[in-house]
Amino acid sequence: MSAKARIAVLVSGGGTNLQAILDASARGEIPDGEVVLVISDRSGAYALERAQKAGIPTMEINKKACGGQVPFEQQLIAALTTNRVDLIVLAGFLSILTENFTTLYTRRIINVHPSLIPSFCGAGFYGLKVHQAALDRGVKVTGATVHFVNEIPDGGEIIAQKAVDIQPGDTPEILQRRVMEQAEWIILPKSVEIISKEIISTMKSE
Ligand SMILES: Nc1nc2c(c(=O)[nH]1)N[C@@H](CN(C=O)c1ccc(C(=O)N[C@@H](CCC(=O)O)C(=O)O)cc1)CN2
Ligand SMILES: NCC(=O)N[C@@H]1O[C@H](COP(=O)([O-])[O-])[C@@H](O)[C@H]1O
Repeated sequence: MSAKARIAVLVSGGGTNLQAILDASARGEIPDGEVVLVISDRSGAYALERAQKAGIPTMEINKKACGGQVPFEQQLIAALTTNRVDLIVLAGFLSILTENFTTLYTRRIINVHPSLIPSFCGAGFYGLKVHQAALDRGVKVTGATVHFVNEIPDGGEIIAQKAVDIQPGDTPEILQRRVMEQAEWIILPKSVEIISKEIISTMKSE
């Protein structure tokens, strides 16, 4: 059986992006990667239920309860190390990771953002806020971006993007759904497979 990249998915909310990864994997579209752990930074994340239904181990590392971002990351690193994780995927994950953490995993963390970076991104731009900003600016096209994660929120090297038309009468909720269905859920699984394959290739050459 060929080696696979061991993937941990970090979540905060409903897990629609996680579900897109799990569904793609079930269709055989991520042959070089395997989700081995799903971790939430807060309580009540339905994403963990999605993972449990798929038989994937989960952890809640409650950032507030454990004392903030630094102790959260200390526990996160321990879990990632214990589980021999090769690739970290941020999927609706809403905590900004520190430079101390991101430099431990250079080119080993990817994120999906619901806009065409560099538009409508960075601190304060998440969830419906992103789509509200696009509508407020009056842009005619938006979309989604998958990028490597560094210390700058949404500042890492871009891996993939996919554009989506904004239509008259769009609300943030309508636009969010279209961006998820027509962009995020397409480029995220593909990017997970591409980076997983790169990691496996690198491991074989070492
Ligand atoms: N170091 C990095 N950390 C994170 C990145 C990144 O690129 N570098 N991506 C984000 C995901 N994200 C957009 O794609 C994003 C998430 C959250 C925020 C934000 O402003 N968060 C609020 C807190 C919200 C909450 O905890 O409920 C904040 O920090 O004030 C911006 C962008 C994940 N981490
Ligand atoms: N900056 C990151 C960000 O805004 N992510 C966004 O959070 C929503 C819920 O994700 P989920 O259903 O996967 O939890 C999704 O629309 C995703 O694009």
